[in-house]
Amino acid sequence: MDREIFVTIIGAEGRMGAELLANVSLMEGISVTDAVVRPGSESVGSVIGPEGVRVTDDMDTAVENADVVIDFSAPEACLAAAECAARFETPFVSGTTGLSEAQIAELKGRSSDAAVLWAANFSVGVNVLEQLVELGVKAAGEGFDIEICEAHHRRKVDAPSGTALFLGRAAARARDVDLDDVAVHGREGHTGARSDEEIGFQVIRGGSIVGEHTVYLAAEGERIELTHRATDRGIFARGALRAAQWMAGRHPGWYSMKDVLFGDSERANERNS
Ligand SMILES: NC(=O)C1=CN([C@@H]2O[C@H](COP(=O)(O)OP(=O)(O)OC[C@H]3O[C@@H](n4cnc5c(N)ncnc54)[C@H](OP(=O)(O)O)[C@@H]3O)[C@@H](O)[C@H]2O)C=CC1
Ligand SMILES: O=C(O)C1=N[C@H](C(=O)O)C[C@H](O)C1
Repeated sequence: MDREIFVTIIGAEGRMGAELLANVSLMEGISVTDAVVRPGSESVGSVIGPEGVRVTDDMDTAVENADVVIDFSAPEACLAAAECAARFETPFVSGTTGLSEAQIAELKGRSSDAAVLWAANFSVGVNVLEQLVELGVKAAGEGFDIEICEAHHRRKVDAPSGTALFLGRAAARARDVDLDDVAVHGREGHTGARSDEEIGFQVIRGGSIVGEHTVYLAAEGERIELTHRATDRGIFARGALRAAQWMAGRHPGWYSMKDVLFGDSERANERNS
């Protein structure tokens, strides 16, 4: 889409909301129309961000005003916004993590009425890392144990991170197994030796860590560590804004950040037409 597009932000007063508002003001061809906050919030009626965007809790009007909705909030708010986007047939981009399998299924269901793109991580680096993990696990073959370690700031509410699960699914896919059948979350006490099949997840929370993920492929006498370190939350915001530009005017369907970064728009459209 060549004309200027307007996005509505859900979760506008959060950490990612602030990053989106700061980054959008540096980009051309994209502006924020409405900033949606929790119903009844004291800030309704005020303006926020460098461009002075209207703060509202009127989700319907905010979605109706937008070419694309961007959501970084919480699972229930994400699903409420997706329902609204589907009703208005407005493309929906979400980075909210911590959704259960049933909630992901509900979100996918909305993609029959609107274009929906959900990504656990909008950075270029993590989406490259995910491909390296799949490649690495396949290439290493038997004899390498897979462990995933992630670290985030002290205010993060879900664990393991959506990104750790995204990387875990890539590793499981490379072994042709279902992650749910092999995931082991944390270890304590007399656990016994690890099995060959398991994919372990370890979680650190502290301070202001933006987001770090390491996938260990550990064998007898050697190990590979595949690491991504985010040092600036702006990478997620810029990725989401890029995704929103790609999603404007898109057919209903389920899209991923891979479609935006590495895909072919026509193929993604055909898959969903
Ligand atoms: N995919 C990616 O690349 C990334 C994903 N994330 C994910 O994005 C989400 C948000 O992260 P972050 O910004 O750090 O979290 P914050 O807690 O800082 O922000 C979330 C915001 O959503 C608001 N919110 C909650 N419920 C509603 C509602 N019903 N309607 C409107 N707004 C609501 C919260 O308001 P209140 O304070 O009133 O509860 C808060 O302002 C998390 O799930 C996180 O894991 C984060 C970074 C990158
Ligand atoms: O909550 C965060 O901060 C982040 N959440 C995402 C996740 O759960 O993977 C992405 C990023 O790591 C930051």
